[in-house]
Amino acid sequence: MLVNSAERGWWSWLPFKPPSDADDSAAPDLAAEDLQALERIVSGRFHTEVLSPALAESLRVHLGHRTLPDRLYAVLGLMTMTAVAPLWIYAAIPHPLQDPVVVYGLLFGLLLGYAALTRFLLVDCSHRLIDWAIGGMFMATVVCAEYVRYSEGFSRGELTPSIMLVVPVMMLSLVNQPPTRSIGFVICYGLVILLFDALYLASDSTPTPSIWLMQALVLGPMLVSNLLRQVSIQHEWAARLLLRSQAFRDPLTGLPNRRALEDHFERVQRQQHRSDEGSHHYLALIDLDRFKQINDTYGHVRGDQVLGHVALILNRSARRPFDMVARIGGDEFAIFLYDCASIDGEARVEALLRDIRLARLEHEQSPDHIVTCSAGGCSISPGRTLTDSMRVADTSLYRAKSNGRNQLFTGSMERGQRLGLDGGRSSRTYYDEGGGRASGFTIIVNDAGAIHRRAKDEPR
Ligand SMILES: Nc1nc2c(ncn2[C@@H]2O[C@H](COP(=O)(O)OP(=O)(O)OP(=O)(O)O)[C@@H](O)[C@H]2O)c(=O)[nH]1
Repeated sequence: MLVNSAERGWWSWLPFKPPSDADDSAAPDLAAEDLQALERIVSGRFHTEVLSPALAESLRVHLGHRTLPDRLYAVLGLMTMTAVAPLWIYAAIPHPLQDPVVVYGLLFGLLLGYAALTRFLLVDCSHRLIDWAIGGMFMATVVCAEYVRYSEGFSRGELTPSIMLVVPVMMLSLVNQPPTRSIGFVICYGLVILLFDALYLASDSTPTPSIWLMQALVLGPMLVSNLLRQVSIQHEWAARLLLRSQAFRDPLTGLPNRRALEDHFERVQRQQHRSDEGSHHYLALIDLDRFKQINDTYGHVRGDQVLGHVALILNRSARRPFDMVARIGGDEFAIFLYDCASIDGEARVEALLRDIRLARLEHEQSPDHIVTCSAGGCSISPGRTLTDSMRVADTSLYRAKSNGRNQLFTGSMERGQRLGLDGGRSSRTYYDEGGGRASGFTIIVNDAGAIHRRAKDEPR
């Protein structure tokens, strides 16, 4: 999830925020449903998508990113509006009112409200709140305008409601608009007001259908443009996020790729460093056995399907938030298990190899005529780099292959062999290492999933 660190800090009292340092190049951790939601937004099929909390936060950060200069324009707009208020109030209300205190009180209150709202926008808050606040201001303006128009009994005030209604909508439109569009918007608005002023103000001022049409013409496009803006911003954000997430995903299996794994590992390390945690993780490299022969025998399409199937099985193992399964090469996958002791990691990888065997994917050239995998694993102690861990896991994988495939080989297994324990070719036997010494037991997992722990000196 993207994090906007500019949200809180000493600058929060300032009328603007420094640009967020959210890392745009980071791989977004998006679930499959998030990706589907983004695709729907990009394809324009479903704009009222309910976003997951992670995506909603990302959209909020995105809006915050692009709206810093626009927010400044909003403040300028508000200040200008306040500065020239006497002009437009007198232009709109040609005759002094019987009770000007009411009018000025209302206008002053509204301007204060807009100022507070703008301040709110500048120091950030949830979008839902902003929307409600703007909606509330809008309704308050309508009520005030109508109150002034009818209860004070003055005529020739047709433009007052338009102007007063336009102000909050204009504020709404200016906020988040690119500067050029904001300027164009204000100019167009001015021209429309002048045009209708010339056409209708001199005529009989009782509200006519034309007056209402004028208001609709002034307000309608603004509301529509505001709505379209929301949609287009969301579109752009979804497209960018999707594109970025694709750079971190393997297109064939949909799994994260090597770059995503590196990025994930880095973030986990950083997080651990910050929280001073010293957890061990577990890394395993899993490679399909004799995969080239699958391609040669059944064709590449079948090869792709096998990869997809294996990816699905492996992906089920990434159950916890910081676990990750990635496709890092042609027929090679990596499994990163967060905060996982090697004994548990080995059991989980063994279970995966078993699940792949139990899927019974056809492979003529393999000894059992089914697809199998070999795995090399290693425990990642705090401070160890991913490159180092990969190297160790890769050496173990090589040993698993040279031992006859269809097995997990861990770093600790070598030690087991050196100690004269069973380091044989069985894919279901390996050793755990505790505190630098072989703790001396063998775990046997058979294809039915039964786990048996055998003590070192127990008869085999
Ligand atoms: N169908 C398909 N094949 C791929 C893809 N990427 C790589 N390959 C093939 O996967 C094969 C990988 O073979 P290797 O890992 O070298 O060897 P292997 O046949 O798996 O044998 P061992 O690993 O020694 O058991 C190569 O023939 C690649 O052409 C892919 O995306 N789809």
